[in-house]
Amino acid sequence: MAKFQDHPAIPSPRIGVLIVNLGTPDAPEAGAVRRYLRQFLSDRRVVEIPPFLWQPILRGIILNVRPKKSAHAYAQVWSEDGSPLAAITRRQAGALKGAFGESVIVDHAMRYGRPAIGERIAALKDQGCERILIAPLYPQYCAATTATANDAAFAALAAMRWQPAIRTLPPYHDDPAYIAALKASLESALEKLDFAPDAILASFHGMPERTLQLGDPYHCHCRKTARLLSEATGREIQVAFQSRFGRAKWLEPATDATLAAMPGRGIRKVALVAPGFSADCLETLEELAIRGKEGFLAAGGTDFAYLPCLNDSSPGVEMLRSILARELAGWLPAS
Ligand SMILES: C=CC1=C(C)c2cc3[nH]c(cc4nc(cc5[nH]c(cc1n2)c(C)c5CCC(=O)O)C(CCC(=O)O)=C4C)c(C)c3C=C
Ligand SMILES: [Fe+2]
Ligand SMILES: [Fe+2]
Repeated sequence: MAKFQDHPAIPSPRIGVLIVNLGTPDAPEAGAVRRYLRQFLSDRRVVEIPPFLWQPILRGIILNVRPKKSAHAYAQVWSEDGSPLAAITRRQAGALKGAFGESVIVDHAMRYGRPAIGERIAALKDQGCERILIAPLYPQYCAATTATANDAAFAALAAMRWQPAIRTLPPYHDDPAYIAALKASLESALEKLDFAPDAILASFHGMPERTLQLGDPYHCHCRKTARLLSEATGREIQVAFQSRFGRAKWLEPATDATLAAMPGRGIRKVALVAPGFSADCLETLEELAIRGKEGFLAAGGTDFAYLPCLNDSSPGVEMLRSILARELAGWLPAS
């Protein structure tokens, strides 16, 4: 008799929601950071240099020098629950559990490191999910983030005889629910400050400028988010790009140079936000909150505040619930 291809133990098909973020090392140690960086920086969506030129630089120089330095940076922000990015992403998935009804299972994965995207898709499938929403939590679309997360999901599907049906979450940089969550989070954080900032700076992760010429919408998405947040809050919001890596020209202005120039222009009190990061991580907690602050104060600034990302705050989780529910529409039984 032919093998009956069904899930007899599972009464009705389920739906999976897989939230995905970048990934992070397993430990704040050089070895773990090296393994993570090797996978991350070997991704051709991230470093768009032909491998025969790039791999010798990566393996010969970067993976020998950077892991120690980065491990030290990770150690400064590591929490009891591990890397902040991992801990917060786990909490976001936990907070969304049950948000879409009993038939929807929410899980999380990382593009680099663990839990791997392919492993979690297989786990959702094993639990009876015949439809899966892949949700890279990057509000602004970028090939180096959104597209590579989707690539990894589709690569996992390529090895399956019986694939689940897939949807992917589109960018949500201008979604009213996202802007409203940023506004609520910004205003409540500003209320708690013991100073009135002279300026609010929104720092987004940088990208090589070439990617803008090649048609990546990332830069425009960042600018639009900042404009909409400025309109929603009635406050001027400046934009800068952080985390420059390598020798190529990156998007400008750079966050570190912008912060260092502010006191000379009479801006001595600053509030810094990072609306492009759905979870606080090394790039916000170490690069912005620690090193950004040091740079600003050393240049003559007097007051500095780094305001947290949406993380698993109630406006943040409510925003995720609403944008994910919209993508699930048509899959969920009519209520
Ligand atoms: C060519 C290099 C890089 C590109 C392009 C890039 C794009 C990019 N990255 C994020 C989000 C994050 N990046 C993080 C860390 C990080 N990024 C790079 C390099 C590039 N990023 C490196 C080398 C690192 C590792 C840390 C270090 O050694 O300094 C993180 C934090 C990860 C964590 O563990 O906390 C995030 C998040 C975006 C959104 C983006 C393009 C838009
Ligand atoms: Fe990065
Ligand atoms: Fe950085």
